Amino acid sequence: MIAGRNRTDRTGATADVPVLEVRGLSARIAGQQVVEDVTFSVPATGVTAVLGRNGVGKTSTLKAVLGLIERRGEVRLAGERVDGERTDRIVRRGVGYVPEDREVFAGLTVAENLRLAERDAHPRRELVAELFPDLVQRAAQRAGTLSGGQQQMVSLARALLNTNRLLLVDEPTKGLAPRIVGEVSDALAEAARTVPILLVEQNLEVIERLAERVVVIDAGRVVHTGPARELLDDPDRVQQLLGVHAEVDHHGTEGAVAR
Ligand SMILES: Nc1ncnc2c1ncn2[C@@H]1O[C@H](COP(=O)(O)OP(=O)(O)OP(=O)(O)O)[C@@H](O)[C@H]1O
Repeated sequence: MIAGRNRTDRTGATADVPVLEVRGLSARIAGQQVVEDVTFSVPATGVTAVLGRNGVGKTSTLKAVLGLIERRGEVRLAGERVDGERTDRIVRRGVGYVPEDREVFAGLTVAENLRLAERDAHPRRELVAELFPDLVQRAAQRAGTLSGGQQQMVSLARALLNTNRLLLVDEPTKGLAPRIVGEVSDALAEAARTVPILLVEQNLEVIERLAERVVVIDAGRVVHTGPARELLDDPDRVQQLLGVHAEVDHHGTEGAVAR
């Protein structure tokens, strides 16, 4: 189960099976339809971004894929149906999840947080140490005393310790200072070289840097899918779909955050 096994190139389409296929996915929370007939697929390489205004159902879509909320519809992982399976089983099939609220164990040290996340017989400690040298320095520090950015690194590191087929990463840069957004983006860019990522993100500068493809959600439904470049190059479409006026330049020096 090697991630990116059927990779062709970093940018390009591959004729191989998508790592994730979602078809007609619907989910309700507290009687409210939060995901409605959602269909999209995630290729076996690179970053696919899920975009949309606040509260449109992006997080719920990830949770429905993982079976964390009750759902209907088809979910295929590397071609195999998993929608009938429980979350723990889906995770063991190789789906890493980095939730929006980071969920580190505040009372445990960084090292203990990482150790608890190890699922594989041979966890990728060297990769994690290479990607997050700051965490090595802070191994003995309690995770609850870390900054938001450092906690995000712990959360990402926990997912990267295991060899996954796919990572689901939910708003990793939310609430972080611009410099830290850059560091988290760097880590994600490195991670994406080893595993395909489905990334919920509101910061268009981060999308510009990381994502090859986008899936835009509005009111629980998919309203647009396509290459990230194509959308970002069309400010009117960005305004229409995301409600922001975005001029993301090609050097990534400007950005806009969908709200
Ligand atoms: N636990 C819950 N109880 C009730 N309603 C919920 C719950 N979680 C989400 N919702 C509702 O479901 C809808 C979709 O929420 P979701 O978090 O999936 O959206 P989102 O696009 O990820 O938003 P955000 O960008 O704010 O994180 C919203 O209307 C939200 O209020």
